[in-house]
Amino acid sequence: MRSAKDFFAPLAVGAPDPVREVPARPSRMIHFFDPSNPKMAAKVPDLVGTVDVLLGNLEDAVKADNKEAARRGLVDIAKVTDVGEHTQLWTRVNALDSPWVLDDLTTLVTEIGDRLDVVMVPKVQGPEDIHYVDRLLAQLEARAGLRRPILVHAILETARGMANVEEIAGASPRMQGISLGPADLAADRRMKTTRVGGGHPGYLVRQDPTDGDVQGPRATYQQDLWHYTIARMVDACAMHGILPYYGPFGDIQDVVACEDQFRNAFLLGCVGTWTLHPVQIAIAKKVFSPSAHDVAHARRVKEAMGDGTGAVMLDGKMEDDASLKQCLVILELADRLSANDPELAALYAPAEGDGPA
Ligand SMILES: CC(=O)SCCNC(=O)CCNC(=O)[C@H](O)C(C)(C)COP(=O)(O)OP(=O)(O)OC[C@H]1O[C@@H](n2cnc3c(N)ncnc32)[C@H](O)[C@@H]1OP(=O)(O)O
Ligand SMILES: CC(=O)C(=O)O
Ligand SMILES: [Mg+2]
Repeated sequence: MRSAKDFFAPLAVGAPDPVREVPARPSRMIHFFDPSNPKMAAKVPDLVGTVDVLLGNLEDAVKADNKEAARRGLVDIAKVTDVGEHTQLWTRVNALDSPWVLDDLTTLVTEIGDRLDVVMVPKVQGPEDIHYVDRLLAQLEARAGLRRPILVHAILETARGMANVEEIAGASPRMQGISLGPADLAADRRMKTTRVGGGHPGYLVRQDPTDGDVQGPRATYQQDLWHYTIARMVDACAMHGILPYYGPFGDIQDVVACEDQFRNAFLLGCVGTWTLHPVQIAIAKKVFSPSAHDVAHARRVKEAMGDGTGAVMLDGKMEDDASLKQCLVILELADRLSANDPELAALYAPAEGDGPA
């Protein structure tokens, strides 16, 4: 572990200073595209401004024969596309043990490093993986003359990564966030699922029998396969001041279950999710933007709490310092989203007769 005194020192001569805080930019949807797929690549200009993050994916879901085309395609897209102020450009590079990752990082940082906000690293096993990427990025940033550090995002998709999640989250000031990788994680854990994220009808609890009648009808309740993993990831991220995300939901047609999965993650503390198909973008936007009702309620609690201490009754419920803090989380998010989005600003605007914001 580096000394606390050295933690914010650049890891290569000439590399930019590390950031002290993750930039507060919306990242409700990290929209994946394959830069080697001409149809998807052609849609990138239209996606600018409609998604918070555009991610050029180089890893899984890109055919082995297309790895170099994807890397080159991303360089070309980044050079000609103005992503504007409200959309970030990220990439997911290949795994650290793959034959492609060294060229991915070298090419992307030296050719388009000034346009890349975040590098997502798959299959992170422990802090040593982040340390490796951290130093390499610093060397490449120095070579490219970059003035702003590229941040790092880890995917939690191995049992060892899961066991080390707190150390991964705190491994470098470059750490921007962590996403759940439910498909690889399920395989690595030897779970008996065959899906990309979401629940499973077999993972359930059953109502007790009535009068000992084990053959009689009994209700079943499907349980959330990902609760422990997401909750632990959220705690690790909150502890280190970085951002947690749900990952992919592979059943593109099941927009209802997709929305449920996204909302579970939002309620547990995630700030965003991946979108794999255009149909998932609006779902992510809806779920990861607080509702007008919650914003209005949060504002009423803030108003009722005055100086923020003590306890008050509002609509028959006790509110105090701790419920106020939750409301402030909602209001801060609403403010940040409103700054970029006039529609949300109008939705969240206090109604006539409401107290001050
Ligand atoms: C476990 C993991 O690692 S998850 C992360 C890796 N996986 C990915 O990144 C997957 C990204 N998404 C995809 O590859 C595709 O969306 C698929 C394969 C799931 C579905 O693709 P398709 O069968 O082409 O879907 P569909 O026919 O509904 O697409 C409609 C249009 O949207 C386009 N489109 C589909 N996905 C995307 C996308 N992610 N971004 C932009 N455009 C897209 C299609 O090219 C198609 O364009 P067209 O109208 O010009 O023909
Ligand atoms: C997100 C991802 O890569 C996975 O689920 O495996
Ligand atoms: Mg994976």
